[in-house]
Amino acid sequence: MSTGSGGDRTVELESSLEASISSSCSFGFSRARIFKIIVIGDSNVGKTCLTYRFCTSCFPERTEATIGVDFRERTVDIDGERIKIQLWDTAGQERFRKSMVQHYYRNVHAVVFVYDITNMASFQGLPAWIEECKQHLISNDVPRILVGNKCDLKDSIQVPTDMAQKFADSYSMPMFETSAKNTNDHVEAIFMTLAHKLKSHKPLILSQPPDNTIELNSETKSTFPCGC
Ligand SMILES: Nc1nc2c(ncn2[C@@H]2O[C@H](COP(=O)(O)OP(=O)(O)OP(=O)(O)O)[C@@H](O)[C@H]2O)c(=O)[nH]1
Ligand SMILES: [Mg+2]
Repeated sequence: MSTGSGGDRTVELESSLEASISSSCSFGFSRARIFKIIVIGDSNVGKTCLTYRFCTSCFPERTEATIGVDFRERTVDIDGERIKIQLWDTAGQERFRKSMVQHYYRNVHAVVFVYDITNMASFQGLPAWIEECKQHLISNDVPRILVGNKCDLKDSIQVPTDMAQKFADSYSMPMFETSAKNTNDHVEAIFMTLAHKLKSHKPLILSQPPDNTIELNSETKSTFPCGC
């Protein structure tokens, strides 16, 4: 679901989600915790592919630059509890971020900063993304992780692991290198680790009945043919 020109649609969707949540609470449906995780970084680093990989287990054959914010979600079971992981895949290109409003940064539970290990500029751009989060008043308590993507391109590495690790340490963030393209590069484990961390730290924030899911994944699937 691209929300550049259709930014209002996300606002509407989120409002209707919140409305359905509050009405469902009063009818006593069972609840699922929702974790909103925002994914940020330069254009072309693979934010869309990473979120797509986690939510569909596939690598998209082709992607287009994200406009505004795309939204994907997956429900997982952690220690017997249903947890809905919402990934907010943001545009890296400045001209496509104009439609991103303060609203997108509301109630963020975690931030994933992504760079491309084959592109030094995307690594050097990270402080600006960290600063942007600060400007949108994302609290320092919100867990953050650093993800270096495109590990499969071993011959083109520009960002050494120890350099990235030092940077992550200086911001007290865990750092992972991975590949959205390779099935065995632990994309799943990265997001699940974050979800486990959130589950053990966050109180119940949002809830909705099990059969009241807004199925955006199916829309995502039709947008990008799966390369698996
Ligand atoms: N080799 C390789 N290519 C990747 C990987 N992840 C993404 N790509 C490619 O990198 C390009 C950009 O991927 P996207 O996921 O669209 O990048 P993005 O960060 O969402 O870009 P914006 O939406 O413009 O911010 C595409 O051609 C992908 O196929 C990866 O892990 N390995
Ligand atoms: Mg994208």
